Amino acid sequence: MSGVGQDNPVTRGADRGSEPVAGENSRHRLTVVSGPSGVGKSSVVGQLRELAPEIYFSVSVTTRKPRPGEVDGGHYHFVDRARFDAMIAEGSLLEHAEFAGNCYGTPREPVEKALADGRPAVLEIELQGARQVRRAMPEARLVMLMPPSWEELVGRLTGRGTESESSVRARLAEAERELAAAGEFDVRLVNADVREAAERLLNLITGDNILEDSEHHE
Ligand SMILES: Nc1nc2c(ncn2[C@@H]2O[C@H](COP(=O)(O)OP(=O)(O)O)[C@@H](O)[C@H]2O)c(=O)[nH]1
Ligand SMILES: Nc1ncnc2c1ncn2[C@@H]1O[C@H](COP(=O)(O)OP(=O)(O)O)[C@@H](O)[C@H]1O
Repeated sequence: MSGVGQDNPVTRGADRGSEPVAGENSRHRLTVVSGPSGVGKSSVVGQLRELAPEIYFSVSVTTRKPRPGEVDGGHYHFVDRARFDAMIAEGSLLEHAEFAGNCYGTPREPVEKALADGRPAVLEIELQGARQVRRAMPEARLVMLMPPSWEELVGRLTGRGTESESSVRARLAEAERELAAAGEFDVRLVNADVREAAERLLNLITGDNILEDSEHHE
């Protein structure tokens, strides 16, 4: 356990109950992970993927150009704007949004199939998409990953070394908006340590956790 995370590891927002998620009639089988760019969403979700291969992880479509090392069909399906717009027109995206000059969307069919098969599903998406999921699927649980501090967030985003100066600026402007909306989320989870945050997320998803009980407030 990291000391930083213990001060405020998980703060619950509007509580939606604590019944198990993996069960047949679970209300929480769909989990949305949001949070400002650079907070560590990809790192934590990547760790969760290793911990829990039974979970379905949505692969989004995006018009953003691949970063070095990103593989098409891996973290994203990389598409052009025409294809993206066609997917919206066909109704094949569960939600979609524009972020820092690029378009992102969640293919609907694989998520619905996973949920129909009784598998927990995880979407890693930004705020506008999270709001759309809340409207379309109110039973989804919304988790916001939070940085230990603003300075740490800036340090992680710039330290990643993937963004131009203008891209960092655009992402930090979005980050202020995202953090201001933290209260809309069911759970706020501070990412002080990747492994610990992934384990906490897994506990939330599988439901067999002490956190849910100990931090359950009506
Ligand atoms: N609404 C929505 N947002 C997405 C989707 N896929 C990724 N995002 C979000 O888009 C934002 C930008 O992602 P990305 O370009 O990979 O940059 P990064 O967050 O800086 O690594 C992040 O907040 C992602 O969570 C999606 O399918 N829908
Ligand atoms: N808990 C953490 N402590 C320190 N560095 C972290 C932590 N989580 C992520 N990072 C680093 O911060 C940077 C941004 O993480 P990333 O997962 O790409 O964020 P996001 O997907 O939210 O944009 C990466 O360089 C990553 O290695």
